[in-house]
Amino acid sequence: MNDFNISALITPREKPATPLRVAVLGGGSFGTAMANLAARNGCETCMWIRDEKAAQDMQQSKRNKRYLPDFQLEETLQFSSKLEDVVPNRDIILVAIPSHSYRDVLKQIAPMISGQAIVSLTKGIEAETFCLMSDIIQQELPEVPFGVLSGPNLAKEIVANMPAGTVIASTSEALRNAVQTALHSALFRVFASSDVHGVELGGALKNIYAIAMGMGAAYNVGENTRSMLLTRALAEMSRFAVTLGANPLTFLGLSGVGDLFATCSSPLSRNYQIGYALGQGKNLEEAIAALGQTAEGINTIRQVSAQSRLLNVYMPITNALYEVIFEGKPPLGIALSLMQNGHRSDVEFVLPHEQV
Ligand SMILES: NC(=O)C1=CN([C@@H]2O[C@H](COP(=O)(O)OP(=O)(O)OC[C@H]3O[C@@H](n4cnc5c(N)ncnc54)[C@H](O)[C@@H]3O)[C@@H](O)[C@H]2O)C=CC1
Ligand SMILES: O=C(CO)COP(=O)(O)O
Repeated sequence: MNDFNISALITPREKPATPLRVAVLGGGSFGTAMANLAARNGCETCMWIRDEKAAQDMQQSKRNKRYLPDFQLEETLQFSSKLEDVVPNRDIILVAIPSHSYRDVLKQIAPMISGQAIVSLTKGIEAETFCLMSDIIQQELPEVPFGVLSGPNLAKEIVANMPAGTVIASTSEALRNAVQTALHSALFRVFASSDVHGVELGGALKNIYAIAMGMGAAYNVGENTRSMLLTRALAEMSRFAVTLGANPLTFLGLSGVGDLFATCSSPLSRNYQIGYALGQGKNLEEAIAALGQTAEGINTIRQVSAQSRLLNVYMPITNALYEVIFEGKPPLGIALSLMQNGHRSDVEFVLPHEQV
């Protein structure tokens, strides 16, 4: 079978006369994937990696040997372990730090911020505060233009030049345009939205259901079951997000159903891998240790389960997962009780539950 290799047909872009200056904070797989795209588009791009040895090695080899060992990165991409070399005098700062350390890193860069725009790449929720990354940006860096980037963007597929699309969400048109200029190409289409929380919640919440789908794969569930789970997941996540002020239509886009589908279908997803390991009988600690990378969904299940009870939002799948993972309830018994739930509306924005 032929590979779908359209990258071979693309002529490299000319370097723009006044290239955008882009910083990427975080040396994991997604930060690297986005930094590589920006560098390829002619942006002056530098990544911040906190570990000095790793930064030096990446600067010399132009490879991320820990997270993306099979891929040669752009020759022009720069690396540094010093925030003061990376953050000042930039147009855009892309932040790809896991949610548990996000606020800490923003506090470190706050004294270096003048006119830079901040864009979150992180798909998580802060433990204890229930802040999304855009909330943390506004709290730690008030007055700074900000946005979030989210979509079906498995990092390994992007660095392998497989076509993908994403969404930049911001209320600032100038910021949306700048991010499109930095990242958009024939291999990576960057669509726009103004629903920041909706786009961000799509990216964070789908990790919950990727864990459920990974477990389902370990149990060999059928396609009908997978489709039902995926669609009810979409109903549940949009219900929750709308309660927090998001537009339900956002969930029809790439950052909603698009990312849900990609992450719930792909063994490349770390959250799916965690679910698969749990379904095979590993405990949570073993599953996390075997992964060795960020899987935001575990913390997200905890946060969203608690928040759904506080806000009285019906989240049966999330709460079922919480019971299986954190309370040791039997997965099959919990799945049966989910199936025994009463009659509900298919799309509650069309037919409200009260009328069923
Ligand atoms: N990998 C993917 O396919 C995608 C990931 N994301 C999101 O991007 C975010 C980052 O994920 P990845 O890059 O995949 O993670 P990763 O697990 O590949 O790497 C995390 C990186 O963050 C660094 N880090 C952790 N704590 C830090 C701290 N306190 N200070 C400085 N650096 C720190 C680690 O050293 C590592 O380089 C996550 O929220 C994830 O949901 C979003 C889209 C796709
Ligand atoms: O968000 C992702 C793809 O869009 C990556 O998902 P994981 O964090 O589960 O790998």
